[in-house]
Amino acid sequence: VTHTKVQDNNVMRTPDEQMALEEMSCTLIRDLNEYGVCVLDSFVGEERGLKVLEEVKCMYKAGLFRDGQLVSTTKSKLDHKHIRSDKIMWVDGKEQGLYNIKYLMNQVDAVITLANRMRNNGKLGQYNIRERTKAMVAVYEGKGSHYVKHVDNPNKDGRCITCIYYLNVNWNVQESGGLLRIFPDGWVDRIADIEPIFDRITFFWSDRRNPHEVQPAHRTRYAITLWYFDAHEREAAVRKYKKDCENLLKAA
Ligand SMILES: O=C(O)CCC(=O)Nc1cc2ccccc2cn1
Ligand SMILES: [Mn+2]
Repeated sequence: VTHTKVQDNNVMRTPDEQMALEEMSCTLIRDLNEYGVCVLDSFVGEERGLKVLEEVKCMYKAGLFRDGQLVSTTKSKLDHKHIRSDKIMWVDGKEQGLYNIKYLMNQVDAVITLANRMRNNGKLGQYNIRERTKAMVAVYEGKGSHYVKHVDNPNKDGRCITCIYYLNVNWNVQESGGLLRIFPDGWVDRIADIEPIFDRITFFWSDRRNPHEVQPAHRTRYAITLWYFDAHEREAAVRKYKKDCENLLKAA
């Protein structure tokens, strides 16, 4: 999988826009170091957010999404009554017509790049971020589909920050569910319930510190996820992967 270099693609910005980015990266560092989770609202603004949503809906209607994870409805595998929960599509942002998704990805990269620079006084969890995955666009069809409790990076594959951007206009959790529930470890009986509302972005450490689940959604639920890599952990993971392959080949 080719990863994307994280850099500030020096999109023309007004001083106010630059200041807003700097404020967001300070909040990101403070909240990640304090809670391991950070939630920012009105990330790209209503007008731009609606254009991103239109691009996602357009791709979805074009049938470009693939089935995501399989969820077995009951504990026993016998009945094989699985429900597909989310449908996903990977986007690198260079695709034709996905200009607003590309803009969103640039904005997230800019916030992470600024926070990464400020980390020098050991702020961004001692990570050094140079790469990220492509954007994983996910659509939960509202038939009670959900995502079981899991850790994104349980075994040091290099991913250090999970970033999820939500596109759900007028979302009401009481009616539609779809809550992201994070169980931050190290906190006694503390949970973070995050409503997947329009133009909200959530960042959290990808490792075992943040098991999380998506509760059943009863309305179509859109989200775009990016995972950022720590350079050192990623290099170690690739070296280990190569070593494991060599050993497998020798054993064969
Ligand atoms: O939509 C949300 O609020 C979060 C959903 C979520 O956790 N998605 C997700 C999706 C994944 C897809 C492939 C591999 C690992 C994955 C881990 N997490
Ligand atoms: Mn996850």
